[in-house]
Amino acid sequence: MEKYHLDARANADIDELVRELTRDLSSVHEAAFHRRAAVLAHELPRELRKALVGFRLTEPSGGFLLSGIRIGEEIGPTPADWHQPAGVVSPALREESFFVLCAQLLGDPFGYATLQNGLMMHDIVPIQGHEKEQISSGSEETLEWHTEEAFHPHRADYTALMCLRNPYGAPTTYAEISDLDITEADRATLRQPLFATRPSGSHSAERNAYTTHLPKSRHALAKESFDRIEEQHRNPPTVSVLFGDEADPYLCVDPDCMTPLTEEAAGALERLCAEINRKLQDVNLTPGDILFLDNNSAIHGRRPFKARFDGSDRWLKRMNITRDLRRSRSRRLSADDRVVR
Ligand SMILES: NC(=[NH2+])NCCC[C@H](N)C(=O)O
Ligand SMILES: O=C(O)CCC(=O)C(=O)O
Ligand SMILES: [Fe+2]
Repeated sequence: MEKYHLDARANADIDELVRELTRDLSSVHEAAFHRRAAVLAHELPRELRKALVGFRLTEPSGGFLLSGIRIGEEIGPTPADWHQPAGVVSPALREESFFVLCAQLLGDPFGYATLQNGLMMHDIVPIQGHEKEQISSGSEETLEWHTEEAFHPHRADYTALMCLRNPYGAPTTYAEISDLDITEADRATLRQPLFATRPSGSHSAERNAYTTHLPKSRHALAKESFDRIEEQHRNPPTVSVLFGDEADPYLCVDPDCMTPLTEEAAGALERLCAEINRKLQDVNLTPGDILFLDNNSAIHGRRPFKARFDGSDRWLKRMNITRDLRRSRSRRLSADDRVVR
């Protein structure tokens, strides 16, 4: 994993860009915010640009850990859920802006209509009642490792996690394809589209019952998107676990949501899972860290923890980033729209 630490000088320089970005824009869920961020990102400190552009273009590993971002007091208590009331400026707008600027060096952030209500900036917080669930808001169970949205044809190139708070040090888990020993025979099997892959439980209508941020015109669209998710549960898309270069392949795997279609495929997936479990590392995110995960070469999950539900809990922000927004144009309302249906 690549590592880069931001010193006080870099923090001050980026803060200046954040002030410019947020002068008259106050929501990271607006397309205009991201258009301006795309312009300002060219003015980020050159060493940081070099490091992130190098990560994007040379693909040295599956993760890039950026540390040292100053987290302000004004972020307030950890929210009880991810629902962000409309018209209220996020108390973490400064940190979110920092995050958006850095993310821009890898690609364009986007949201899914069926996940956290189409928001582009997700809150990952433990939610009371979800303790045992296999979704970002769970806590007491291990969140099994996965490729982010493995079922989705427009899944992210990068999933990024920014840590605002992690008081009991609940680690994110991580492994990358280049560390895995896989036999030739299994490689060949894993390259075939033999893995039926369902949407994860987070893409459900009941998990997205808030509509605050959705304009009226979106409500019907949301229905259409949830119908598609239902259809994908009945008829899951088949994916290949390995793809791309033969010798240096990419990886897409989510055993929790995958059903192998043949016995051979089941065996290969089982051995791959055992190998990932052997190589699984803990990454203990601390406040001011951003972990950029290459969603084509690394998998991630989370260890269990005991949530307190008193405003002091673990709190991450998450963004999905694509290197090519145009690929999903048929499933977005306009060229400038960032919500994939
Ligand atoms: N095995 C899984 N894919 N679990 C679900 C992963 C979490 C999901 N991305 C969420 O936001 O809640
Ligand atoms: O909480 C974490 O560290 C990772 C969460 C995650 O992987 C997810 O919500 O998809
Ligand atoms: Fe995830």
